[in-house]
Amino acid sequence: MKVSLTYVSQTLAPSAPPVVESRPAVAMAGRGLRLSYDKRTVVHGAEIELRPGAVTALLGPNGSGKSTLLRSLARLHRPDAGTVSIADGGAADGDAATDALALHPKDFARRVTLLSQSHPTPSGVTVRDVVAYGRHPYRGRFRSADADGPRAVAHAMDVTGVAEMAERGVDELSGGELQRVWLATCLAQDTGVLLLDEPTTYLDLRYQVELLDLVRDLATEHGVAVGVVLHDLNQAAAVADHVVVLDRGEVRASGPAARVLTSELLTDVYGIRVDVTTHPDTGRTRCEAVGRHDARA
Ligand SMILES: Nc1ncnc2c1ncn2[C@@H]1O[C@H](COP(=O)(O)OP(=O)(O)OP(=O)(O)O)[C@@H](O)[C@H]1O
Repeated sequence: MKVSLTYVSQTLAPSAPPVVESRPAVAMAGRGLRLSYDKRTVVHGAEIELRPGAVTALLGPNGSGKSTLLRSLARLHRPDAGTVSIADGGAADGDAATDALALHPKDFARRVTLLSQSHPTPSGVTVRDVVAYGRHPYRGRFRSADADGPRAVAHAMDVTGVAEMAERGVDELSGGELQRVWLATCLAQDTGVLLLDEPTTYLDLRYQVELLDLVRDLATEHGVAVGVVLHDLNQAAAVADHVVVLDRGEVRASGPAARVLTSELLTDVYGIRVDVTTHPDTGRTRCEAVGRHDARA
């Protein structure tokens, strides 16, 4: 289920051959997840499935538990109850798969990567050094050879547009440049599950669109299972196959984006009128919040 970065680079070439593999129905599943900070439970029995070749967007108001749920899939937040499982090879269901918490850290890191919302910025290291860090799960003890490493790092830097800043120190980059470097680090890790927490934050318009295009390519052409927290409902409508809508720690709705993103649900969950329309030319779903100064209000 790994995606080769050789293929990632080929997503840019129109003649890229299709990658044909047998895929499990569910790459990663969270079942009955109860998540707390100290004694305060913030996610109550959440169910989530990430499917190979599909983008699943986690939506919901501030504080509804999106990041906590995503981090639990990445093993960065231990559940009080419930399970996180990863499909093995041809397993047909998350229930038939491995308990993610039982995997050796390096094994887990070869399968799952997370682009988190914020990172401490290391000083005195170059962009290339940081991206190369994504290869750590493939290095043996004593830093034994990772034959695919240099090529994977170069491709990850190419597709995220950071190759030209490879020798610059990361501590001198802008927020958006740094965000792309961290994304490149995740891609260099070459995993079948890609988790992204608000990845378009800090990015300018072009890179927001390019990031979402890249995410779409990784899913569609290489079978990566993507779980992404987004605030922009239109970005979610554009990129996601499935959405999971959280409201005060509960999964309010989950399913195909076109079915779940309704005016009724979004208005209720966000506490502001949200109009949902379909663009007559593109067929795209548009979600627009209606403020007090809007003529429609
Ligand atoms: N480190 C923490 N310690 C204690 N409580 C926390 C911590 N991180 C998050 N919380 C609380 O957990 C709840 C869920 O937070 P979480 O960050 O998962 O929500 P979110 O939906 O991702 O929010 P946002 O859209 O604002 O990023 C919130 O009530 C938040 O205050």
